Amino acid sequence: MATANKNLSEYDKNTIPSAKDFRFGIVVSEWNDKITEGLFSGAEKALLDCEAIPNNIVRWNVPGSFELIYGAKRMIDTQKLDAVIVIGCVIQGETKHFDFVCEGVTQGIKDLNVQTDVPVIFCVLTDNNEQQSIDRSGGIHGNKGTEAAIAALKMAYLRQQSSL
Ligand SMILES: Nc1c(NC[C@H](O)[C@H](O)[C@H](O)CO)[nH]c(=O)[nH]c1=O
Ligand SMILES: CC(=O)[C@@H](O)COP(=O)(O)O
Repeated sequence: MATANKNLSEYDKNTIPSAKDFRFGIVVSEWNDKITEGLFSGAEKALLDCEAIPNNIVRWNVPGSFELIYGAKRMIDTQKLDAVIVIGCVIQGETKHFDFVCEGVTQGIKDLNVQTDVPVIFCVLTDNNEQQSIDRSGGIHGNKGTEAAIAALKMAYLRQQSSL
């Protein structure tokens, strides 16, 4: 199902555990910050709506999406967290750099999910143009940050239940 056929902001609290017992990390890229701030707002609001305690949401900024990898790894190594969300917005420019950044971030975040015990949620827009990013960070298609927050909560719960 393409994003165009679903609203990224929709969730049913009856199917989601409470976030009150979990600590979340959010690493935010400063590239395209109008977009990434919108994604962060969606993620933070959703976590608080699901009973997360404000002091249990740790936010760090990094320069660009490629640095999300190091930022998430460092956060996992130094903070006691139940899940991490990485937030970025990569928009196609004139060159192939888009391809390398997107692939590098995707592989790096995948590696963290394999190599660490903390789930890392991929909230990185990889869009053809800015309008697509606007549409997915609180626009007509909803907010991918909201979607990422719900995914982080569900994965934190799975991690907790699988540890018992
Ligand atoms: N063009 C975009 C970038 N590029 C910067 C890289 O992410 C990285 O910070 C740089 O290569 C130094 O290592 N980053 C984005 O997040 N979004 C873009 O559209
Ligand atoms: C994703 C990028 O790095 C890209 O936006 C940079 O733009 P350009 O390819 O025109 O240098």
